Amino acid sequence: MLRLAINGYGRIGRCLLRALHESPLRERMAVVAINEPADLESIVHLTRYDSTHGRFHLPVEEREGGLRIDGQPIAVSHGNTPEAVDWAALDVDLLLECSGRYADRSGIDRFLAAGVPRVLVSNPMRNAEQADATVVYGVNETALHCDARIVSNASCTTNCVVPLLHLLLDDPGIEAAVITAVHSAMNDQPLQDGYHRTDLRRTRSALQSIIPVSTGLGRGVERLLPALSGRIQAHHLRVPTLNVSAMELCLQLRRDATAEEINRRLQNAAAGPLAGVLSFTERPHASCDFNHDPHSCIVDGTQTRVTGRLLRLMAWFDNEWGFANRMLDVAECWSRNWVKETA
Ligand SMILES: NC(=O)c1ccc[n+]([C@@H]2O[C@H](COP(=O)([O-])OP(=O)(O)OC[C@H]3O[C@@H](n4cnc5c(N)ncnc54)[C@H](O)[C@@H]3O)[C@@H](O)[C@H]2O)c1
Repeated sequence: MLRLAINGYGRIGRCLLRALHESPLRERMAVVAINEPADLESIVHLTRYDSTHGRFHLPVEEREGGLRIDGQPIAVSHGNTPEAVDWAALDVDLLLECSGRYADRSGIDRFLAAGVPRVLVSNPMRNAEQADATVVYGVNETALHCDARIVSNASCTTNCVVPLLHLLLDDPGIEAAVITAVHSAMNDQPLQDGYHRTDLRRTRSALQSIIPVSTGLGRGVERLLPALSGRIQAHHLRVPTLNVSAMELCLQLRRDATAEEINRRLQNAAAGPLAGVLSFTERPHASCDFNHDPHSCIVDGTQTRVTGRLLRLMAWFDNEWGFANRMLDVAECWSRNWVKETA
């Protein structure tokens, strides 16, 4: 049984724990430790009840300063730094870093020095060199080598668009792309107007406005698909919904295509090599229909438009649940390589 720990038990950290309990992967891995600065009473409460994903389907208890879920103990600590936790004593195989506090190798190295053997980070690193690999599951999980110590799971938006771009890259070919994320509100925005360290737009109430924020999505895509370097523009709009986001991709193709041809190709990939990562629908959905959907990307075939070489695609994704499930897939895939390459 693979022993996992979570650092930063917020939206993604809590989704990870739930997603594992709802997945067959629970037979192969277990969360044995959580480090979260918040108090234990709040940790227990927010594990039991979730405005977005509902009640936890298993009994959640507070026991001996930690959590007990369906009888399984999880040690809980409240450190603010990697050194504040005795990671070595917890004997974990992999730390899932979900605090969003670390984008540099020097920061993650502190966990390694404190006794964690490997770290999977829930955000893109500052640049490619800051991790041993940046992985979008379904596209480049072959990069998960047993000697890797720091792996980034990229971002939820990267996980949504990279499988699509990858499928169209060679044929019909992509000359240039403009990608817009329409993203649900996040915990880095205030409920009412309030101060933000770096971004004046993020001082505004998340409830009231569509808020353009900066995004590293263009760089994130180029990191995974270097053939698109210098040919991507990305934009990110935060909207007042709790969860589930949409991506709009406008692609200048290298040859003429039709909407039917593009949809057929994406539908075949969703039913075949990318099953579980990519999905395809032609029903008249709204975003809330995809709450708790584990796919990284659900193509809305009704929104595909082609004019000559100009293609417009739209895809939905549960930015929390899809991403948490991909972190588990990456953890599982990476762990198989430890076994294989060290055997
Ligand atoms: N929410 C999403 O949809 C989403 C999707 C993909 C990736 N991410 C990324 O995952 C990261 C976390 O996002 P989130 O939405 O879960 O944020 P969040 O604010 O809900 O959770 C972060 C948690 O980390 C804790 N924390 C703060 N400082 C800490 C420290 N020093 N040590 C340990 N824990 C600490 C906070 O108390 C909080 O509970 C971010 O980098 C975000 O970009 C988020």
